Amino acid sequence: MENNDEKLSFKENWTIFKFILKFLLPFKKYFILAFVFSVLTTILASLMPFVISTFMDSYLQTQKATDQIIWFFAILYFVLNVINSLAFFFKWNYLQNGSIFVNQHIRKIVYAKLHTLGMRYFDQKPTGWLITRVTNDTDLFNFWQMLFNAVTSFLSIIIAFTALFVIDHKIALIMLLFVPILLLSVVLYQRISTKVYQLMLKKRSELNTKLNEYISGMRIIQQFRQETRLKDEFEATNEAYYGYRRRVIQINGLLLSPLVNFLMGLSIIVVLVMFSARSMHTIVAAGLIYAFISNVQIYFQPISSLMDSLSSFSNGIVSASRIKTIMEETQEAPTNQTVPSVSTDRNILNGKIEFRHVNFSYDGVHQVLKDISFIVNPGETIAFVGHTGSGKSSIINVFMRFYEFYEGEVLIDDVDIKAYPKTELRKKIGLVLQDSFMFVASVTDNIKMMNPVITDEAARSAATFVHADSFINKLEHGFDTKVIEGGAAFSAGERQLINFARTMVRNPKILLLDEATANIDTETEALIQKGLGNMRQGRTTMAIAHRLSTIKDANQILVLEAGKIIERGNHDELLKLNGYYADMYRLQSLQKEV
Ligand SMILES: Nc1ncnc2c1ncn2[C@@H]1O[C@H](COP(=O)(O)OP(=O)(O)OP(=O)(O)O)[C@@H](O)[C@H]1O
Repeated sequence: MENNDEKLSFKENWTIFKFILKFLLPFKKYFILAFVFSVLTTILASLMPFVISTFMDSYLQTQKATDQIIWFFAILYFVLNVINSLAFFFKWNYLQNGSIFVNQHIRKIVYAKLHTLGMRYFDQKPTGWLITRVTNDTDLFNFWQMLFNAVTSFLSIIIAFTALFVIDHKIALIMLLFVPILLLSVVLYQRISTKVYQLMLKKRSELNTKLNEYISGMRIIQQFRQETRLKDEFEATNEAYYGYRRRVIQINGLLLSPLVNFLMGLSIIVVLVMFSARSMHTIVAAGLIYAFISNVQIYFQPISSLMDSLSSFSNGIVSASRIKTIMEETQEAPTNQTVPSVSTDRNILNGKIEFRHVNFSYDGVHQVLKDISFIVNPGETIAFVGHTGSGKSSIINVFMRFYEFYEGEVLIDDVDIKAYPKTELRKKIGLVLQDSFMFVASVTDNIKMMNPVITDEAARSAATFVHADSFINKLEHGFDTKVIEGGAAFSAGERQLINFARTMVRNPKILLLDEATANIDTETEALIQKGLGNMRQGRTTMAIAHRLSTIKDANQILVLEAGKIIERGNHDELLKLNGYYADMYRLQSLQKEV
C-alpha cells in the first residue's frame, strides 16, 4: 500500500474506508446532530418553493391577495427562512467541530504509535516522510465533509425527487433519466482525478522530505557549496508538484460544476418544453413551474457538490491508507514487545551486566556484532575501543534495547534484559551520547527534561556534581538561560556537560557513555574528565572511548574489529600484549606529543 502509484482495488478501498471510519465513532454524536439539522434544512428548502407557488397561483394570479394574506405569507416565509438558517448554522457547526475532533484524535493516535516503533523503522523512513504522515495525512477534514455530503446528498435527492413527483409525476420520472448520465460523469471524474491526485500527493510528500533534509543538513550544504544543486533539485520537485496541482485544477474546472450545471440547464429546458406542451391543452400554473424548477435545482445541486468533494474522497483514502500502514506497522521497539517473563516489579539492584554470545544485525543481512561475550561487575567500568564502524555503538544500541538482537543473551543482575519492564530500564540506565539533543527551554529544564518530579535544586546539584556549574554560572542568565533549538549556542563540550547533569539527576545504576570526539578546549575537557570521574563512582559503566587516555583506569577494555572482540584485558595487560590496542595507544600518545 506504500506505493501510491498503484491503483487500489475496490476491496482495498473498502478495507481502508472501514479502518478510517472507526476513528469517527467516538465523535458520532456530532455527525448525527449535523445530519438531523441537515435533513431539516433540506426539507425546508424543498417546502419553501411551495409557499411561493401557493401564493402565486392561489392569490397573486387570481387577484385574491389581501393585506392579511400578503402578511401571512411574508411571515410564514420569514419564519421558515429563520428556521432554515438556524438549522444550517447548527449543521455546519456540528460538522466542522466533529471533523476537527476526529482529525485531532487520529493525529494523537498516529503520534503515539510512532513512539512505540523501534529504531529500525525510523532508520528506514525519512523524517520528512514521517512529518507528512503525521501532519498532512491526518488532516482528513475534507474527507469527513465529503462523506457527510454523500449521505445528505442522497437524502436531498430523494426529498427533492419526492417533491417533483408530488407536483408532476410524469415530468419527475423524466428527471430520473438524468441520473445515469450524472453517475457516468461522476465515475469519469473519479477515474481521471484520483490518479492525478495521488501523483500530486506523492510530490508533496517528496517536497517535505527534501525540505527536511535541506534544513537538517544546512551546515554541510553550505560547507560543500551544494546550494545551487539542491536549489535546482527542490525547484524541480516543486515544479512537478505544481504541475500536478494545475492539472487537478484543470480537471476540476472542466468536469465539476460546469458539467452538472450544463445537465441541469438541459433538464430545465426539458421541464419548460413539457409544461409548455401541456399548456396547449390545459392551464399550467406559473407558481407550480417555479416550485418544480426550484426542486430540480435542489435535485441537481447535491450531485454537483458531491462531485466537488469526490477528489477529497480519493485524497482521503490515500491518506487513510498511509495512516493504516503506520498503525499496522509491526516493527515495534523491543521494549514494547510483550515478553511472557516480563515482571512489572523487577528492579535493577546491583547493575551487573553480562553479554553472552550476542549476535546482532540492523537489517537482518549484515552481521554487525559477532559472538560478543563479557561480564561487567557492579560498579566496574568496561570500555570499548576500535576503528570507526567496528560495532561499539551497536553494543550500546542493543543494551538500550533500541534494536532487538537475534542471538545470545543480555543479562542485568543475572536476569534476562527482556524480563525488565521498560520503565525500570529507562530509569536505571543513564545514556550519555556524543552529541546530546537540547530542547528549546531553560538550562534547568533541559537538565530536568521537563520532569516535574525533579526539583530545580536537584538539577543544580547534579550540574555541580558533574562540574557543569562553573560554565553555566558564567552564562548571562545562569541556569535560566534559554537554550536555542538544538543547543546551537553551546559548544560540544558544554552540551556534553549539561547532558552529564541530565543523566546524573536521575541517579542511574548503570552508565553508558559515548565519549565526545569533537574538539573540546582543554578547560572544558578537564571539567568533563572530572565530571566523568564523579559519575562513574559506584556505577557500572560501559564506555565507548575514542581517546584511550580517558579509559586507562577501566577494569576491562574490549578491542573490537568488524563486530568481533579481538583483544581484551585492562590497560596494562593490553599494552603487554603488544597488539592492536598497544599500537593505537602509542599512536595516540605520539599525536599528543606532536
Ligand atoms: N542504523 C543502522 N542501520 C544499519 N546499519 C548500521 C546502523 N548503524 C550502524 N550501522 C552499521 O553497523 C556497523 C557498526 O556500526 P557502529 O555504529 O556500531 O560502529 P562504531 O564502532 O560505534 O563506530 P563509530 O566509532 O564511528 O561510532 C557499521 O558497519 C555501520 O555501518
